[in-house]
Amino acid sequence: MRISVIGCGYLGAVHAASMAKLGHEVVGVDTDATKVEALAQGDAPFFEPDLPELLREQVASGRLSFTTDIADAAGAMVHFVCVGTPQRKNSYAADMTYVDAAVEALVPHLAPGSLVAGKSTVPVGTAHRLAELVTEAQPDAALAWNPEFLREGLAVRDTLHPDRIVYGLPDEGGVSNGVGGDPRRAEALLDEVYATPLAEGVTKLVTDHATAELVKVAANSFLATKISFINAMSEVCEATGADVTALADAIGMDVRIGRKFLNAGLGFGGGCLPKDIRAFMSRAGELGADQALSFLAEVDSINMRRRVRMVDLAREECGGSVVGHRIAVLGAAFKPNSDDVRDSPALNVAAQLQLQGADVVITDPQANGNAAKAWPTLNFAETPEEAAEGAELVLLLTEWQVFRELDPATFGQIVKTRRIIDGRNVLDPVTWRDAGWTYRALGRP
Ligand SMILES: NC(=O)c1ccc[n+]([C@@H]2O[C@H](COP(=O)([O-])OP(=O)(O)OC[C@H]3O[C@@H](n4cnc5c(N)ncnc54)[C@H](O)[C@@H]3O)[C@@H](O)[C@H]2O)c1
Ligand SMILES: O=c1ccn([C@@H]2O[C@H](COP(=O)(O)OP(=O)(O)O[C@H]3O[C@H](CO)[C@@H](O)[C@H](O)[C@H]3O)[C@@H](O)[C@H]2O)c(=O)[nH]1
Repeated sequence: MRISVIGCGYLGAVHAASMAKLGHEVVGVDTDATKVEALAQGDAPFFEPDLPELLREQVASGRLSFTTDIADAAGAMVHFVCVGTPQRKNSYAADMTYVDAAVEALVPHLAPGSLVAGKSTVPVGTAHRLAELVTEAQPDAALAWNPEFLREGLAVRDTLHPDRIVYGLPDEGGVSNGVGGDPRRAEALLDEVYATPLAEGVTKLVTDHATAELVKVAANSFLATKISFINAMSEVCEATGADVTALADAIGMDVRIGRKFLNAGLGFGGGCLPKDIRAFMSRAGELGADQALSFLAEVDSINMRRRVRMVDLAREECGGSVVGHRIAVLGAAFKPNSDDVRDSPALNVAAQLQLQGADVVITDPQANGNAAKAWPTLNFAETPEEAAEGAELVLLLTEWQVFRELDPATFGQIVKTRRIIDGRNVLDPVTWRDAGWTYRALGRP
């Protein structure tokens, strides 16, 4: 099937390459000419494991191409909308200008019988609104919402082997008076797109537009809540001398709770969880249901407090002030196996310490470039050893494997003072203390 993918960032580039892998003929459309140029040559414009190989393979196969011209999407039967929905400036709400612009640019090119399938994370009600635009321009086209659940760092695997596929279809007979198109045709087109994962046994959940939009933000809200729950426990552990990692292991053994997403530490960041819970609160407010989500404000505050706590701990370890102290920061990306620094807790802490007068050197295996663009005045090093040279304090803020594997004895010879704060609770305190380090962590004695 001919498919278009509009917006080729962290989500869209992976989706386009994966759809080509499934055998479809895919054109990726993006307004960023530099990104399109790289993608068209089979080069990934950002770091994502397995993406470079997949891109090269699919571009070479001739099934995958990229363009800045939306008119090139005209021949496609399914158009996936994957543009950004960042937090608006001065507001919690999602900035919908990219989605609106993409759909407005697309609708004049819609073929009869084609489908617009939204994948971006949007405020509930967006699909209904966009369906009107689609039906007005092409009465025989349809619009569905098909939210995406991939994780950065595992994006290719998650796209080809998802936990579930959700279809948000127009109401039978259209949302109202035929708006939104024929749900049976929309479902048949999506079934054709996802024939391979469906045949492999991936569960398909068919629902309406609004439920599909809500499934996405509800899932992210739940994940954010789970992380903030364990970080709240971490605060209590710090007040009592208890160990939050042992607590997480113990409660996680209850299958009703589960151990996943109970890693206490510096909290969540990235281009999704923080802005999605805020946009959800904002939308609920518009709908008069703000009270229902008031707990998400607490989830957000607990999360942001972790960053403050890390800065406070660093100051404490430096004797009350960080002014002039050499601090090595390990990690800039919001999570390992990604170069994404959007709302990165690690970068945020590094920047705060620098603003307070510390001499910060930060290092990340993949995110130094993006971090330097976001925070140009920070000093960057290529390796942890280089960052740690002469350091009086080391902060481990993103749990890359290369940092987890540091040998405390050898690493200890580089620093000025053997003092480390483990912001992700991934190091073995005994091994590090045995090697002469002062080891501290969030939520551990
Ligand atoms: N990143 C993830 O892991 C992930 C996972 C699931 C869902 N999502 C959601 O997917 C959406 C995209 O997220 P992302 O992380 O890929 O963002 P991103 O910023 O990496 O990518 C967005 C892309 O859209 C392009 N774009 C903007 N306006 C355009 C237009 N009018 N026409 C064509 N291209 C346009 C931009 O140039 C950019 O390349 C968001 O709604 C996000 O919440 C992201
Ligand atoms: O136990 C945990 C798990 C995660 N995190 C942090 O939470 C953030 C988000 O992690 P993760 O969810 O793995 O990364 P994302 O790639 O942002 O993926 C989330 O956001 C995507 C975009 O909406 C969704 O598609 C995914 O399902 C959802 O997991 C990162 O800063 C992690 O360090 C923790 O602090 N503790």
